Amino acid sequence: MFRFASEFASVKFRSLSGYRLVSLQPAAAARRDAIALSPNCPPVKFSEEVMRRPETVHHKTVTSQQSRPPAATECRERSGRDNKSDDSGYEKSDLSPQHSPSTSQQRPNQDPPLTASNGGSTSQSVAEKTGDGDSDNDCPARVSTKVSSKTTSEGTSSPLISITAPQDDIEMGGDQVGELETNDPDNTRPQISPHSLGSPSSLPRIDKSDLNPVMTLKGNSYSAVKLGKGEFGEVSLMQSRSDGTLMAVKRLTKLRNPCRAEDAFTRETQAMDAVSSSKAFPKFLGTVDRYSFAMESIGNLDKRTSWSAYQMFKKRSNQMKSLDWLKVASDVTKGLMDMHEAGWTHNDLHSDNVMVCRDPENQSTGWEGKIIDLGYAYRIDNPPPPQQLTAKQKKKHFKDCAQLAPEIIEGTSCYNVQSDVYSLGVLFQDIAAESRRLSCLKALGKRCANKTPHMRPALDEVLQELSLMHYERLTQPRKNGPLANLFRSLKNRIRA
Ligand SMILES: Nc1ncnc2c1ncn2[C@@H]1O[C@H](COP(=O)(O)OP(=O)(O)OP(=O)(O)O)[C@@H](O)[C@H]1O
Repeated sequence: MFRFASEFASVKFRSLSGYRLVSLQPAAAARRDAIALSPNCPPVKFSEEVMRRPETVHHKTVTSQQSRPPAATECRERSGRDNKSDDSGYEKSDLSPQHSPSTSQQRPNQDPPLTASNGGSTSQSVAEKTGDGDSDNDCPARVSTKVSSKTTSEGTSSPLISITAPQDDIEMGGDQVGELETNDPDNTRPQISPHSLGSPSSLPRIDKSDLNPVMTLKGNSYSAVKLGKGEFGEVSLMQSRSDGTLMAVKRLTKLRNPCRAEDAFTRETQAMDAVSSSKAFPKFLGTVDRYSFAMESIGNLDKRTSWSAYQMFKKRSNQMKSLDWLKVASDVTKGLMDMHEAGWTHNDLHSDNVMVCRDPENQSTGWEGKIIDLGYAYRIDNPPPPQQLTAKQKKKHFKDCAQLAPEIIEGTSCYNVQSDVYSLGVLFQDIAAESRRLSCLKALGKRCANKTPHMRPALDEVLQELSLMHYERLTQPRKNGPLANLFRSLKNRIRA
């Protein structure tokens, strides 16, 4: 959701069927693992071993997690969302259509009035109050962190995160307002997002003091286990002290404009909560602090069984068969249907925002697909206004952000259900590019990614077709299996 061109030292493009992925190398500083030595960490040396306190270690081995191939995410920055040199700095507003410098400052608030249920305060009104909200004074003072220890009820001493000094990587809750480096080749500025949903106070809350980072020992030092990192958010593995539950805690980082960050944070958490009952999303567990929330951790860390679809493409391991991919395509389609039914659009669906995993309890079962990163989600009834891009920006979007529907890039439509279907179609084509046996999925993907929105199929129709493909794949004999090849060669010999 958050993208900063400046975060990356190099950018290279990779094309996956219609979707061009950009592989970005995070700057060294950004990649640096947190060294999070708790005063109470045991002096155990297990390289790459996930360590927490000995009494609560649940997961032992974790292969080094690939840093998220920033890959799939780039279009936002290239879409003129890379306008980080402006003062807004709120990356999530990037997903809001952008305006040229001239228009962005004059744009009237086009939003429908917000309801009481969503808090009724908009980031625009905040910005108006605060003069675009760029100053640190616009929002409550920064928090900062330090690690102290406390004795638990079991009499053991546990690291305790208290908020007192600038936060380090293992701790949540600090904002890093002002860290934005800017890179604004197009000299456009994100508009102020007027779509805040208000305070997420109605959401479940997780007591921060109940969370401990899960640690791993690398070399001589401990560092927090990172599940992944996006451009503006990072996801760490945490464990509840009270019941041992493992959870993925996503913290927004590199925030320049705290008010906008809160707007985005609120939307993401509200959307996560709205789809929490859907199996196709990680379960939302609760907000932790202003910029962190906890969700179900996807996959089995011991056996490293979750990757983004993009990472799986890159592995080229043939680990997933065409039937598995069809299952993932169905899961994502169902998830998108659930999300639309809950009143939200995703707006950022691509292969790096789809996780593929096996059921941790039963490795013999097939693969599942889960949709992540709701940082660009908007209420269907309250989308941001269409983005007005310059000709140059449009060209870039068409080239690099193939998952974005053309009407979104052209600025002729707001994000909507059909633009999500378009992104789904591009995802299907990316998946089909991975397997020769998925030409039917490719054809379906092309229909979903029809340039004309009303020609795109409805999601229930897509789901039916996927079920049919699945069924046919199960019932038809393989055309290229060893037996089929033998049979074919025998036939050829007989003919000769
Ligand atoms: N629930 C989860 N369980 C395990 N890993 C996760 C989970 N959520 C996210 N991740 C990992 O963290 C990475 C970053 O998450 P996410 O895409 O939400 O961050 P982001 O900052 O919004 O990224 P982006 O650059 O796309 O904006 C993901 O690619 C994935 O590898």
